[in-house]
Amino acid sequence: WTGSGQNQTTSYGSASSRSSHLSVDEGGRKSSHGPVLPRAASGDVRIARNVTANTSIGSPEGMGLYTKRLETIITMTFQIFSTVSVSTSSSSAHTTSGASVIVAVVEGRGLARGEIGMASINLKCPELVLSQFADTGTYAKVITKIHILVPLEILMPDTSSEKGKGTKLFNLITENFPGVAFTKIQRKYFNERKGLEYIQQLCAPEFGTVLMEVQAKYYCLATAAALLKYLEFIQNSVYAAKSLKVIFKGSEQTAMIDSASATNLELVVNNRDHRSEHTLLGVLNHTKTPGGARRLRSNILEPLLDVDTINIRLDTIQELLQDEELFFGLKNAIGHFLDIDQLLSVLVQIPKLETVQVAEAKITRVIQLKHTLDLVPRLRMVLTNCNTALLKAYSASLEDKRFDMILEQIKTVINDDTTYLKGSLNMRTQKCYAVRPNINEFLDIARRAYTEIVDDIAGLVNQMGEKYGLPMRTSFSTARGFFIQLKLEGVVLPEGKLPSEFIKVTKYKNNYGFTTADLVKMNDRCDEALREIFHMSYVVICQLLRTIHEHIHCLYKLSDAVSMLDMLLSLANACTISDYVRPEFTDTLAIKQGRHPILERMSGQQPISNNAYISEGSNFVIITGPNMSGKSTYLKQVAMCQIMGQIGSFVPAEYASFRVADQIFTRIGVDDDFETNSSTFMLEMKEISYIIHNVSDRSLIIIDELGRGTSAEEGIGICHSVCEFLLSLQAFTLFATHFLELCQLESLYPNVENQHLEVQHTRSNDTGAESVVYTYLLKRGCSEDRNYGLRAAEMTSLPSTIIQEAKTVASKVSQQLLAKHHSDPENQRQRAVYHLATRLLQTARNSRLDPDSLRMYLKGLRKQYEAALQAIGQQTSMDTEEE
Ligand SMILES: Nc1ncnc2c1ncn2[C@@H]1O[C@H](COP(=O)(O)OP(=O)(O)OP(=O)(O)O)[C@@H](O)[C@H]1O
Repeated sequence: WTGSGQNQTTSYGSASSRSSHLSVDEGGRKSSHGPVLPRAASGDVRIARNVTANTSIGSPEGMGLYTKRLETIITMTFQIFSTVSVSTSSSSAHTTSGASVIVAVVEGRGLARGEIGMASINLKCPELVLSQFADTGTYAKVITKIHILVPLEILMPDTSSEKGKGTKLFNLITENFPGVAFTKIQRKYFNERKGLEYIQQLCAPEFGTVLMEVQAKYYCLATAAALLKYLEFIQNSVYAAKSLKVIFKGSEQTAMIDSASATNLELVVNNRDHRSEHTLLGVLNHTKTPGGARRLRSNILEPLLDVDTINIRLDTIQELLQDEELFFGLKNAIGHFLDIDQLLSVLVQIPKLETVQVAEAKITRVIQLKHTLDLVPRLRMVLTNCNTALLKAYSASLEDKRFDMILEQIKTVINDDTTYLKGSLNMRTQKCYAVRPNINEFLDIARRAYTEIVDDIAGLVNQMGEKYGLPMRTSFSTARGFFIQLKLEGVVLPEGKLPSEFIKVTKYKNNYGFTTADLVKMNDRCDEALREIFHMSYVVICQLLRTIHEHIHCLYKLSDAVSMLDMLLSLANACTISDYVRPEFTDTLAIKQGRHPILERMSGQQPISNNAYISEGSNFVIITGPNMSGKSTYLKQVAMCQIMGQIGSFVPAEYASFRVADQIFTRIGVDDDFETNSSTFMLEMKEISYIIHNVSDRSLIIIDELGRGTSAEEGIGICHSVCEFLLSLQAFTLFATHFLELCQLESLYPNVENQHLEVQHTRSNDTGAESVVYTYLLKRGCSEDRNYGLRAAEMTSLPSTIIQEAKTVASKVSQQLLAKHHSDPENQRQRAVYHLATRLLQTARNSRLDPDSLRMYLKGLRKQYEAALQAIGQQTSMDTEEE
């Protein structure tokens, strides 16, 4: 990107004639002139109508004259459409994927390395999101944030990769987002001073406080400058002054869930089938508006940290569940709203290029704006008697006088009965008759012309039907315009085929679609008349927008209210489908009879429920159990319940209490694959090292089957050392493993607890064959089912001699391993010291003992410690009671 704007193309003739042709500057920044409709254009319409009225359609003279008069306009229109296709082609590849966010990233240099600035904007929502934060060497935060945004394009300064050598951040981003367009922009555009100027100029007054937050945050300002400049270039439009919502999002307000964890937990995408709704989002999503769905998705990926905000949401859901009238009233009111963000996005943009498409889109947006504002009184009424804080706040925000004021102004220009409708023909008609009559005399004439052409088309089709004795209908599609439809049922075609004057024939099931040369010409006239109508309506609408522009920012409030209410209704809806409970927030994770939310929805029947308990004193739970006993399901269930709780949702349990987690990490084993075993192992190691580098004392960690990608000996070793590291933290950890040796940790560390998923073995009286019953019940202690891999093998057709031999070898290896580990004096000494240290720490933290009891307790500890050291022949150094 050079920034020179060389790809920009002109339409409506020369660039100099453009400004007088259609004036679109609602913000009034460039032009103060009112829009002037060129005389020639309006004259054309009148002549065209005269020609049509006096000349039979299809007659060579009539069409010749008509075509001549319109030739110039048609050529111009063709130019317009080809221009549009050129200017949008660069983004067409992406629009199919649904992504619409462009994000700019920059990293500080020198001493400021690791300081990240980010700015992003959704092309469908006029919200500029800025952030600046210090990241770790793994760049976990920036990668996670970009993942959540699902960007269409990433912008970075050209200095992040020079002479083929990229910075670490550059390489990580390009590796992590291989399918995303990546654009390098000259460093000079990352200019913090320009960024601040842009924000001062574009930020809507309602969000002005953001300036105080960001004015000393140079990196996010720099990215804002580059991003906005780039947008101007690719969109060929600028944002109107004081029109953008600008927010600053630090990384402190939300919990971090890295992208691998979000994938493992199937939060928003199902790993096996990307279209499947078997995800947490699928379970909770009953939203009615695109904004509500977006909000739910982003909340699931970034749950809240602030307990007060979570509780305010929970209060709202509770009220919705208790007040049926409110619940259904709101649901009905919300369901009619369109995508307000997208609506705003078009309203606040000033196109640099004025095309028929731009004109048509603006008319549609004004109709949508009217439709949206028409819905406000109903929403207001539903919220009148609500009781909880959030609903009251939204109710108050809807009292904003600007909603009624804008609607009144719109109604002076737009017909009362103009409304947003589904279907292209319906909308075409709405747009055509949107502007009230008697506002522009030429517009009224053009509309009469349009109506007559449409009537003529209907007459032509009738004539055709009578001529051939066939039941023909007039149909319409955006691609074909008006065409003829013929249902074949019970119809006998003359000579067994369609008459030759019918052209462009398509056949779908029992229906023929076709047109005729005359109809094609009439369609062209129809389109031409419409273009004139849109053109003139656009001029009127631009004038209207200029008068209401400064007030439309109340729509940001409305968008916020509608999307949040939609999300909360959706969460309340989920509670009506299944039995969910309101969670509490304490220092303990305690779930009574919790269920896996997706499993519950998938199976249609209640899965087996289980408890979970993790507290400061017992913050490391080891879970064992045979294959298929439900370990992974249980781990994911706990993590999902935690996430649900932190977005302010009720959870699938009888009781639930959570400690707010600032980060949620998962390492969940992939299925064994011998071909990729080495890479599986590397992936495991990468994931675990990521956790170790980023974990904090308030994290929730879920680890499933670590060390599977290597030999048992190495696997146990790795698990042991990882456990010992995590045990030194106060993070809550659930660790599922096949290595029963790890259960020994419970006797060494006071904060470890063993749990297992129970299975029952039954032997058939007839055949003597053993079968396993999975109860999916979580029980205290370590699994007694040793060698369950071998048990599983037993159920296959492997010869019994091989199984027997395998059992003998496995038991010897396991004994040797344990003996080796436990007989190592250094290991033993470390464990004794660690045991003492953790007990002391715990006592210091939790103790409410009186001094005498405390003294007794500490003496007991000292004795245990001395005994442990003596057992391995080490000298004790604790000689006096004081020590
Ligand atoms: N609580 C439950 N209630 C009902 N069905 C369950 C429950 N937990 C698990 N299941 C069923 O058992 C299957 C196996 O569960 P899961 O994959 O969690 O076992 P696992 O112990 O992790 O197995 P492996 O060790 O082989 O990975 C799941 O697909 C699910 O259908």
